[in-house]
This record gives sequence, C-alpha cells and structure tokens, in this order.
Amino acid sequence: MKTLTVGLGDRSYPIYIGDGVMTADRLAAHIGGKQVMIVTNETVAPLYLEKLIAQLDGFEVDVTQLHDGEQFKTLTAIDQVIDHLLTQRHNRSTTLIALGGGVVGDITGFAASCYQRGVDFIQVPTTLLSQVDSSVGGKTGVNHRHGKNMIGAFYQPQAVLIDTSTLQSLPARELSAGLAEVVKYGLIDDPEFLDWLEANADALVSAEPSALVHAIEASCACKARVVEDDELEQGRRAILNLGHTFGHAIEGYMQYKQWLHGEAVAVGMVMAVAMSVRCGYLQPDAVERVSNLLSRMNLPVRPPVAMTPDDFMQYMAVDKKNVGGSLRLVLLQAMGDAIVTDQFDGDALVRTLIEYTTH
Ligand SMILES: NC(=O)c1ccc[n+]([C@@H]2O[C@H](COP(=O)([O-])OP(=O)(O)OC[C@H]3O[C@@H](n4cnc5c(N)ncnc54)[C@H](O)[C@@H]3O)[C@@H](O)[C@H]2O)c1
Ligand SMILES: O=C(O)C(=O)C[C@@H](O)[C@H](O)[C@H](O)COP(=O)(O)O
Ligand SMILES: [Zn+2]
Repeated sequence: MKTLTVGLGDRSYPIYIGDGVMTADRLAAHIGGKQVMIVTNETVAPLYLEKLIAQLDGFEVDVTQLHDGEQFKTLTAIDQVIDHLLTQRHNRSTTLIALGGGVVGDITGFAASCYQRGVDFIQVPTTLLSQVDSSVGGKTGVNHRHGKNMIGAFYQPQAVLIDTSTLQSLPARELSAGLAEVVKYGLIDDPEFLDWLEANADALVSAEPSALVHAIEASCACKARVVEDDELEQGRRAILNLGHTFGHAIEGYMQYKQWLHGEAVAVGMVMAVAMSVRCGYLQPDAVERVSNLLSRMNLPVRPPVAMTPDDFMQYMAVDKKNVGGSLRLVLLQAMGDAIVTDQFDGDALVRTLIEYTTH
C-alpha cells in the first residue's frame, strides 16, 4: 500500500492506494461522529456496498442510491441526497462517503459542502478516472444544461481510499476513459511519465495490476502537486483542464449522454495539441504522437460527426476559465509543459475547429 498526502495545511489529507485499503481502522480514523451516509449508485451498490458496510461496524450507517449516469449529475441528485440526510436526521457531525465513480464523488462532495453549511466526506473512488483524478483536489459539483460543472464548490475530502481491486469489475470502455486523464498528466507536467505511458500502453489497456498501480500513483502525485500550488484555481491549476474546453463542449452538445467524460477529454487533448502546433509551440508530429497513444488506449481522437465549429463555440463561450469575455485555453508549450493563455490567434482556433469538424 502507498500513502500520498495532499498538503493543504490543516485541511491536508491522505490518499491511500492499494489492493484492499478499505479497512475498518482506516475509515474510522477519518470519521468524526457516529453517523455515516454512504452515497453510491445502482451499479456500484451491488458490487461494493456490502464490503464497505462490513467495515463500518459501530457506526449508524445510511445509504443513498443514485441513478447511474452523467445525465443525473444535476441539482436533482443534490436534492435527493439532502432530502435523505434530513429525513434520516443527520446532523453536522455526520460523514458522507462517496462510493463510486466521478459522478458519485462530485455529487457527494458538493452535497457535503453545503449540507448544514458543510459536513465531512470521504472519497472511495471505484473507477480508474475517479482514482486518478476526480477524488483528489476538492472540485465538487453538478452540471447545468447550459454547461458542464457549472454549479459547485471547492471542498476537500477527509481522505481518499483507492482500493485498486475495484478495477477488476470495471468495463474496458470505462478503463480507457480513465486512461485519458492519465495521459493528461504526462502531457501537462511529466514528459518522462508520457514516455512510460507509451511503453506501457498495452499493459494498461489489458488492466495489468502493477501498471495500473504505477499509473494511479504517478497521476495522484501529479494532481496533488498542482492542487497544493493553487487549490482554488487562481492560475496554474487550470492546466488540469487540458482538453476540457473542447471536451466539455462535446459533453454538453451530447447532453451528457453516450460520450464518456474521458472520451471527450481525449478528443479535446488532440485538438489542444493541434492548437499548440498552430500557435508554433509544438512540432506538427506532436498531433500524431498524442493521437497514436490515445488510439492505442481505444479512445476517440475526433469529435462527434455532426458537431460544427458553432456548436463548439456555444459551449466554449461559457467555459469557467474565460475572463472578461476572452477564451482561455490550456496549450502545450512543449510536451510535458502546459500553459494557460488567452494569447492565441483567433484564426488558429477557427481553423482547428474547422479541421476537426470536417469529415
Ligand atoms: N472533481 C474533479 O476533479 C473531476 C475530475 C475528473 C472528472 N470529474 C467528473 O467525473 C465524472 C466521470 O467520472 P467516471 O469516469 O468515474 O464516471 P462515472 O462516475 O459515471 O462511472 C463510470 C461508470 O462506471 C460504473 N462503475 C463505477 N465503479 C465501477 C466498478 N468498480 N465496476 C464496474 N462499474 C463501475 C459507474 O456506475 C458508471 O456506470 C464526470 O462527471 C467528470 O466531470 C471530476
Ligand atoms: O481538478 C481539476 O482542477 C480539473 O480540472 C480536473 C478535471 O479533470 C475535471 O474534469 C474537472 O471536473 C473539471 O473542472 P471544471 O472546473 O473545468 O469544470
Ligand atoms: Zn476531467
């Protein structure tokens, strides 16, 4: 087992990574009161709920089960969790536990941030994507029909328990979606990790445990570093958004159905790399290098066929990184070195959107 720390002063917390880290002692160490509410969904509950409850002997345990799917990451789900907390008389010393993927984690964290002005929560992520990204760093929230993650809060968990054995039941397509965010870390901050990913792509796609554990540890370490530097995304943290400006537009356009977040981010990263080439930062072969790696991970590298440049612009116009009406993009000034900038040629953006929407 490996333990990393997200160092945020008196709100620092551990990330436990390993097979079987979900133990009674470890959970109890991060639960302040007697009451616990597990938030999970209809897919994960039959797989892991009993296992988790078995580790919570001595606590009063309630469960809220959400519908499964990105399209349910809305204020309605927050209302459901809060309704359950109130009807079951949970007070300010209760602890919420998010058992599931990023959707469950984002909803649970946001509910925790606002229930009675804030209660503790623990992340128990069960998808690769949630283990390498969403469970760490305290971005919580839900979608709005006008845009992705438009309602939310920065609110850090007490602990993150990454039980890597849960990946055994994860569908291959979801594993690939998680790998997109793993590749992101290589691209934004760690060229050696990017080389390692290229050398180990096949092992990762075939879910080889040692390769996955290395990828999870490296990803969490990278995310922790960035979050420690800029918890509230005043600047550098936005590099974690590489590919998301385009990716969120794809998810919104698809009404949060059919395309997975990681798949949309994969396409978005290719488009961001293409933009970086057009801006003169990267050599043209960078696009092929990134596309090849993502394709080997069974990820898409082009947007949905029917999308137009205007469709992209409609969603990009409400991106949270925008300042004073200007779009800001995460670009690569070198492989493994991201910047956040509004200093790019508008024509380069238009040409990139046209290139990726022409079939
Ligand atoms: N807060 C953040 O910093 C952050 C970072 C990245 C992504 N996100 C958000 O995370 C969400 C995507 O997360 P995700 O990819 O985990 O999707 P998800 O939560 O929808 O989970 C994917 C699917 O896998 C199922 N599942 C979960 N664990 C399983 C397991 N062990 N075995 C079998 N099936 C399992 C889920 O029920 C779901 O059907 C998006 O909403 C995205 O915006 C947030
Ligand atoms: O933690 C962050 O910061 C990220 O941007 C991580 C992203 O992978 C994640 O998808 C996040 O939810 C995006 O947040 P948003 O603020 O761009 O909506
Ligand atoms: Zn993401």
